Amino acid sequence: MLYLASASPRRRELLDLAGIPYTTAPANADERFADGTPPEEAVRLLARRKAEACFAQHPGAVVLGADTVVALGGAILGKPKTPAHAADMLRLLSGKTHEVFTGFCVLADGRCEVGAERTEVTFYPLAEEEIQAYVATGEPMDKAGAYGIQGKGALLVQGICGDYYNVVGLPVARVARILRTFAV
Ligand SMILES: Cc1cn([C@H]2C[C@H](O)[C@@H](COP(=O)(O)OP(=O)(O)OP(=O)(O)O)O2)c(=O)[nH]c1=O
Repeated sequence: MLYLASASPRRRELLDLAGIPYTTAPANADERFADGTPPEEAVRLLARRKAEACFAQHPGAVVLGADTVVALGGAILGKPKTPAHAADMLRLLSGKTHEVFTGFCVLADGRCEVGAERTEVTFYPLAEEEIQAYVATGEPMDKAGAYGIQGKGALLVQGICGDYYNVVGLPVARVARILRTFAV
């Protein structure tokens, strides 16, 4: 049985979509990383920490951890802390192309597969009223970069290059192929 080291409803939905059975076992991992850590390295590190924290609770299981961040010009945007912080992030992303990185870690007895997937997302230029109206929906608050491409955030997006599901929180096709090699 696969243990999903995540409280993210999106990651659950994506495993459901893939038809992969799992038990949810959110991990209490330290989500801090050193300033200046490249985004790809940060998501790999955090995915691994989440998987390790879960594995410690469920030794012998196969565990999946994941972490998603938005990156723009070297800066890492995680989840906004306040609605004002969410609006600041959206102003930064307006009219530009950013990167979304999701790191994943599949951990089992004697085996560990860590990876990261990158997707480019381009936003339309956003009017201040549009930003305020979107923040008022509450949707940005639990999402890296302060938007959800799968929700009303879809209206901000001009285009993407890469795996859509990676933006939502898990590159599900890539991870499903890895999970098959763990026989879950
Ligand atoms: C950019 C983007 C992010 N997100 C979400 C995916 C992740 O759930 C969240 C980033 O936070 P994460 O820290 O990666 O994950 P989480 O806190 O939701 O869950 P857990 O740590 O327990 O695994 O942002 C979207 O849902 N849509 C988007 O378009």
